Amino acid sequence: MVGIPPDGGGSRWAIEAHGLGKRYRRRWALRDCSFRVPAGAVCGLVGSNGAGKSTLLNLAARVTRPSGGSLRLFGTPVAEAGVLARCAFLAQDKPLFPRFTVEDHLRLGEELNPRWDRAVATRIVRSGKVPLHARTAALSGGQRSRVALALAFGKRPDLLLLDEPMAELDPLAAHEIAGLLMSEAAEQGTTVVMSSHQLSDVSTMCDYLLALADGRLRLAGEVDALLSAHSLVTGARLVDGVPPELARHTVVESRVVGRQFTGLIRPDGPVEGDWRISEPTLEEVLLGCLRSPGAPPLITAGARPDGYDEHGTPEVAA
Ligand SMILES: Nc1ncnc2c1ncn2[C@@H]1O[C@H](COP(=O)(O)OP(=O)(O)OP(=O)(O)O)[C@@H](O)[C@H]1O
Repeated sequence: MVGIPPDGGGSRWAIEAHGLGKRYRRRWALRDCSFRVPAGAVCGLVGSNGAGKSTLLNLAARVTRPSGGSLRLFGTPVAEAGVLARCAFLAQDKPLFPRFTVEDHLRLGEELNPRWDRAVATRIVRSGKVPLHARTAALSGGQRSRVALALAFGKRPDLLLLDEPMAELDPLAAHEIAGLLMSEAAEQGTTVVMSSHQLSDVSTMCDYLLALADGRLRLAGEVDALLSAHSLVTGARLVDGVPPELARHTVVESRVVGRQFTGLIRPDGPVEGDWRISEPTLEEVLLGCLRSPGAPPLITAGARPDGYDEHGTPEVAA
């Protein structure tokens, strides 16, 4: 459940971005992103290759600086000293020292982090039966991920930023690491932002979502609110195109196969006509929205910063 961590966190919002952007030379990797993520959320970050997911995580972890807009973590600008002590970042390549043993890594974690929790880190390593005296170069991919996660959780971060933590893991290890991640995050009240290409992982683990396409935010908000904002509409239709009775709603995506019309819509009031209406799965919403660059973005009421509308655009004062 989305909530506030035990220490109050200084702000309800673990992350708040206003018009955030990052440009590499002439190309925007991330552009005009305005959203917030509540403290305590487990947030999935999705989008196709090159959509800007790592860029967003790198900005939050201060690996790189924004070219525009602002970013606050727990109410404090990300550029301010001290804010990073509350975050742990696990980059895609899960950097570990190959010649160091697991024990060496745990000792290093202890020496470098004033809030180090040896019990948590050791528990995570031991529960995977990872040998403490093994060099990390000799570990399997799943074991290395576990050690990297142990180091991240041992920091006792309020915000854990994970770039594809489950990539390269076999299904069994991925399932195990997912369970570990969720139980540790729930126990410690950690806010997690996790990029992933596995929509099924995101559906089972996350209660909050950010979806990017081409550096733009397409969806942001609580999974429940995003699901209930969409409907799947199916019914008989002989000609192509959107039926006139659906035109008053936002049609995200539609297709006609044979005589069957299927549309993913954001209803604006009751849907008229002889249609079967059902709630889509999260995968259907994500795929529909990411496949349809022409459909407007949706930032739920809970995810939009004050002064922004449902499309993430600044509201113009009347
Ligand atoms: N250091 C960099 N210099 C120049 N361009 C970069 C740099 N880092 C990222 N980019 C570009 O920014 C865009 C977004 O990249 P990013 O790595 O954030 O995407 P991503 O969603 O994480 O992709 P993937 O799923 O493939 O990891 C891409 O077009 C990428 O080529």
